[in-house]
Amino acid sequence: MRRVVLASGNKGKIREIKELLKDYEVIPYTDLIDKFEIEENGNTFKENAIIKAKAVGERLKNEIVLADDSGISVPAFGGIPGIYSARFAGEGASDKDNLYKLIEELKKRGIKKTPAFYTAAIAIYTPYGIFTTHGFMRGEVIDEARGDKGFGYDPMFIPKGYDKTLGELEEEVKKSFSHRSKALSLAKYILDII
Ligand SMILES: O=c1[nH]c(=O)c2ncn([C@@H]3O[C@H](COP(=O)(O)OP(=O)(O)OP(=O)(O)O)[C@@H](O)[C@H]3O)c2[nH]1
Ligand SMILES: [Mg+2]
Repeated sequence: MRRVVLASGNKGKIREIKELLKDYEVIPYTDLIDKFEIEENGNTFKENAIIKAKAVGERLKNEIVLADDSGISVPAFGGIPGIYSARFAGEGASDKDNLYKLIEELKKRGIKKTPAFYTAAIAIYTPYGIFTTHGFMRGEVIDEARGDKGFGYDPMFIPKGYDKTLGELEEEVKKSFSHRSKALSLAKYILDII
C-alpha cells in the first residue's frame, strides 16, 4: 500500500485524513522525524499548505507528503479568522481558546447566528512538483458551543441543511461533505497517478 506522510501536528486533522484516505498508508511526519516549527507566513490557505508540504518533503527522502491548511471564515466580520484560525486567540492558543474567542465576537455584536464557511487547501509534495486542491463547506456559526464531536470550531458550526452543530452530528455526517473531504477527494486523483 502506498504511503502518504502528513505534514501536520493537528490530531483532529490527522484522524480525519486517515479516515478519508483509506486506500493509503497515512502516517504523520512525526513518526519519521522530530517535530519542528514551520512558519506559516503565506497570505492564503494555498500558500500555507505549500509551505508545510515543502518543509516536510525536503527533510525526507522519496516520500509523498500531504499538508492541509484550513480555517473558518465569517463574511459578516470581514472573513475573520480565515487563515488565522489556528492563532485567532493568540500565538499558541488552544482549540477551545479560539472557539470561545469567535463566540465572543458574535456575542459582543449581539448576533445569535451568521453565515460562515470552512476552507481546506491541500498541498501534495511529489517527485513531479507540488499540486494543490481546495474544498469548502457552507453553514452558520452560532453564539454558543454545542456537542463535543469534531474539533476546533465544530461545536459552533451548523452545516447548511442541518439544525445541529458538527459537535452534535455523527462524524459520518461531517465526513460526507466537509471542506476536507472535498479537497481530499480531488487530491486522490493526484495521488492515484503518482
Ligand atoms: O472545527 C474545525 N473543524 C474543521 O474541520 C477544521 N479545519 C480547520 N479548522 C481550524 O482551522 C485552523 C487550522 O489551522 P492550520 O491549518 O494551520 O492547522 P494547525 O496549525 O492546527 O495544524 P497543522 O496542520 O498546521 O500542523 C485550526 O484552528 C482548526 O481548528 C477546523 N476547525
Ligand atoms: Mg498550522
